[in-house]
Order: sequence, then structure tokens, then C-alpha cells
Amino acid sequence: MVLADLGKRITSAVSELAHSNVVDEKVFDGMLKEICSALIEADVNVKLVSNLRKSIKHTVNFKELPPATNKKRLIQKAVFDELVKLVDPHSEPFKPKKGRTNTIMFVGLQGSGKTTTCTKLARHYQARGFKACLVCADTFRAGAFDQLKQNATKAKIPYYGSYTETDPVKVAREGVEKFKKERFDIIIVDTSGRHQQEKELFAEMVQIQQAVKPDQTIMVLDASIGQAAEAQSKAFKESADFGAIIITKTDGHAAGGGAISAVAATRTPIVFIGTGEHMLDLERFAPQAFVSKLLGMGDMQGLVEHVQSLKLDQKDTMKHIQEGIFTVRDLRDQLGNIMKMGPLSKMAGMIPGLSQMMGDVGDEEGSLKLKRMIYIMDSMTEKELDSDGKCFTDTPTRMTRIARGSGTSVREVEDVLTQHRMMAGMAKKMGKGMANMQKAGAMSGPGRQQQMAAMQRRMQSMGGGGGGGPGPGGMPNMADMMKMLGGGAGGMPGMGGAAGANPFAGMDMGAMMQQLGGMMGGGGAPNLGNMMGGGGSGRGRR
Ligand SMILES: Nc1nc2c(ncn2[C@@H]2O[C@H](COP(=O)(O)OP(=O)(O)OP(=O)(O)O)[C@@H](O)[C@H]2O)c(=O)[nH]1
Repeated sequence: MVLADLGKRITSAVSELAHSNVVDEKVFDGMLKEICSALIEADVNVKLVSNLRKSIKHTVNFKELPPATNKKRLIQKAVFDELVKLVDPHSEPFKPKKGRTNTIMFVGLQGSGKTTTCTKLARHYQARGFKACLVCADTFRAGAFDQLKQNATKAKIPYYGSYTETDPVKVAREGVEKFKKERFDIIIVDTSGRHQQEKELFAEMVQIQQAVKPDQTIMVLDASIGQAAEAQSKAFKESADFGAIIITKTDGHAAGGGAISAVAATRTPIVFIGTGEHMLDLERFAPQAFVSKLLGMGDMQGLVEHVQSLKLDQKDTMKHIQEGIFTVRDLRDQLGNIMKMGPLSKMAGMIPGLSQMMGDVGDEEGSLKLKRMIYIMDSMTEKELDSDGKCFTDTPTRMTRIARGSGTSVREVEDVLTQHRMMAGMAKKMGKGMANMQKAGAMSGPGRQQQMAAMQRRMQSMGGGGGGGPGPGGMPNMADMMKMLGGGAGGMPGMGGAAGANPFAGMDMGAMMQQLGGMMGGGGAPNLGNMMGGGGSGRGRR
């Protein structure tokens, strides 16, 4: 994604400033210049870039800074805030409510990804307990209904459309009426793609809008639209006043800045971004998290949401970890879950600092490695899987048997077992941490308050706002744990600051990175844990 290159350039301009001994106006101007040319090259509208530059200069007001000010921090914060402003129109998007019909209509240029995104969005709401369905009002493109039907069937979403009716307004009206009667919460209407010049098609779009009276109209924009975005989105806005934007294909090679500029041109919020062709490749867009991710500072909230939406079965493993146990089977289940989460590069983008450090370890290489690890564990006996791994050190011939059975090498089997040992060690510490937490939960009076306050402080020291801390007694889930690891979502993340100390000694961000780095054969990313400032235990090979 070229947006990532933009992020890297901005991050490097800012960190150059952070590393220079003297921060004078010349250094500051140099940084601003680099940021602005990076934005312009990424197709962000020139006028917007110029405004951003003025705003940063105005906020920092270099000449009048008192000598004691922490200039670096002030400048970093100003850059972060202005980038957020660039993608934040300060208007709340529509939020669908359960128990009533919410009609959403999609509009956009031909081939922008409307049909695909309609299904992604329906699936998104379905996964969150809404009764969702799709209506195909694209009678213009041959095959449009078939495409929607195929997508909807795959995602198990009810749909409506017609092979014979040529009037899209009629199809849209009939579809919405039918699903309203059937008490669907979310009805998504897909319309045909059109060009700014096609007057009749624009008129037709308005007629559909009048017929179905959508609660929200969403414009779909392809990230590759470039500088044309402003004119196109304005043309749509004038005809069908849309209230939200979804940018698709942000995983492609487009600069993406044009689509970002459309937000400012129409003062409309981006609600989601499409990050791939798969049904699950839809991410909720939040200005702060987006900029945070763009600058390689991660998006823990996004990660938590993503993990929650997958509804992974973590019960057994979580129960084990709570007890300080981690079996070989737990490792296999966790790796299986990681594979479900989608490309590693996507996950890495959400974890602070990881995408930059992952370097050249490609998705393919990473997932091949994971698959081989799973093959290895699939060749183990049930007893071996449920063990703590000691049986392999006691009888090393087991490793030869497994290597042969899985078509891998003894060295790879050893690697899996090393990985398991490290995670088991972490689980043990984690188990102790949980036990302490439960003790604090069971306590009453000032003792409990003290313990809880101490825990809260430790979490806050990890860099984020801290989200109120874990509930006492209740079983934590993977998402909660990730929240703890990332220091909770919300709050301004420290620019360039990696996660710091950790509530469970040894189980820290650094260690987790090391695990991920290790799993992917992170030869190119040595000692990720230490680089992150965490105290990971080091990945040793026997
Ligand atoms: N890589 C990637 N491809 C996407 C994304 N969203 C959609 N696509 C692809 O873009 C192509 C066009 O998508 P469609 O959904 O058919 O586009 P459309 O806007 O409905 O097309 P019209 O009906 O002609 O207007 C398809 O091949 C999709 O798989 C995305 O976020 N990333």
C-alpha cells in the first residue's frame, strides 16, 4: 500500500527532527517541507497541504516558544493533530439501530468496488447481531445481479434482485418493501456505477433515492482515484447527498491521497476502508487510529475489533493461561487463529511499530511458515498435543518421527517446541498475574482499591489511556488481553513511543513481537523485543 510509504516518509521526517541535537527553525522548516512534499506526491490536494503547513506553523509558533518548552513533543503533536484534522470532517456518521429498519444506499463510480463492499458491510453488521440483507438495483451492468447473488450466498446474506426487470427504481422499491415487511434491521441497496458525465444515470440515482428513502447514502471511492476525487465526489454530493464515504482498494498501489482529499472537499466522514478482496477485508475508519497506523504507531482498538469480529474460540486456551498452563495443543489452536486473522501484514499494521520492523518478511513466506508449524503439530499424538512438551526432551526420537510424518525437518520441529516453551513460560507468568488480579478483585476495602489503582497505573504507563482495567474474577478474553498489551485504546499515543512497561512481568509487547517475529522466521528482524524496548526472553536455538 502506497499509503504506507507516505506514512514512512512522514515518520522519518518527524523522527529526524526528534533525533537532531538542536531543534531550530531551519530543522523545523525542513521537516515541514518533507511532510508536505510527501503528501502532495501521495495525491493529497495542494490546497489542503498548504493549509496543513500553515496550521502546524501557527500551532508551533516557533519564534515565540519559551526556551523551556519540549519543542520536539510539541511539533510531533502538532503534526499528528493536523494529519487527523485532514481526515476528520467533524461530523458524526449515521449509526444504525437494532429493532428498526435502517436502509443504506450505495453510490459510486463504475468499478469502484460497490457490489463487493455492499456484501462486506452486510456481513459486518450481521456479525454484530443485525439482521442484514442486500438489494441489487443495478440493472445496467449485465452480471451485476449474479455477482451480488454469488457474494451474498457465500456470506449467507438474504438478497433481492431481478433478471428481467429493467427499471432499477422498481427493483429497489420492491426489494426494500419486501425486506421491511420481513423486519430486517439493515437493508443495503446496491446501485449501478456511473460517471460524472452521465446525466441520465445521475437522475436515475436520485429517483432510487426518492423511492427507498435511505437513512444513509454511502459513496464508494476507489483509493486510486487520485486528483479527480474532488470533482467526482462533489458531483455525487450535489445529486445524491451522501452522508458517508467508504474508500476501497487501500491495499493496492494507489497513493490514496486523492480519496482523502474527497473527505475535505465534501465534509463527509469516511466510515470504512476496504483492505482487500476478501469478505473480511473491511475496516472501520477512525481518524486518530488511521493516522496512528499510517505513522506506524499501530491501532490496537482496530486489532481488538478485528479479533472480536472473528469470534475465535479461545475458551480453552484462556482458561489454561489463567491457570498458568500452555499445552502444545494451545499453540496449535493459537496458530490456527492467527491464520484466520488474515494476512500478517494487515495484523502487523495494527500493532505499534511492527509493520516497519517486519521489513521484508512477506505474507506468503510468513503464512507458509505458520502452515508448516501446524503440519508439525498435526503429526503429533493426542497425548503429545495435550502435554507440556517435556516428553519430547525425554524421548528425542519423537521429533524424528514427527518431522518424517509432517514432511518437515527435525530442526523445524525443534523450533516449534522452542516456540511453545517460550509461550508456556509466558503463560506461567501470565497465570500468576491473573491470580493476583483475582485476589485483588476478591479483596474488599482499601486493600482492593490500592491493588486496583496500582494495576491501573501500570496499564496507563504502557502508553495509552487505559480502558478501566480488567474486570475482577471474570474470564478475560484475547481481545481484553490485547487491549492490556497495547495500553488500551484512546488517548493520544506517544509519537514514536513503543509500548513500555507491562502489568505482567515478562509478558510484554516486546515479547509478543518476538513471538510473531519468531513465527515468521524473522531472520530479517532480529531481536524485535529489544528493539521495542520490551524485555522479551530472546529466541534461542538449541
Ligand atoms: N484489492 C481490493 N480489491 C477490491 C476491493 N474492493 C473491491 N475490490 C475489487 O474491485 C473489483 C470491482 O469491484 P465491484 O464490486 O465489482 O465494483 P462495482 O463498483 O460494483 O462495479 P460496477 O457495478 O461496475 O459499478 C472487483 O474485482 C473486487 O474484487 C478492495 O478493498 N481491495
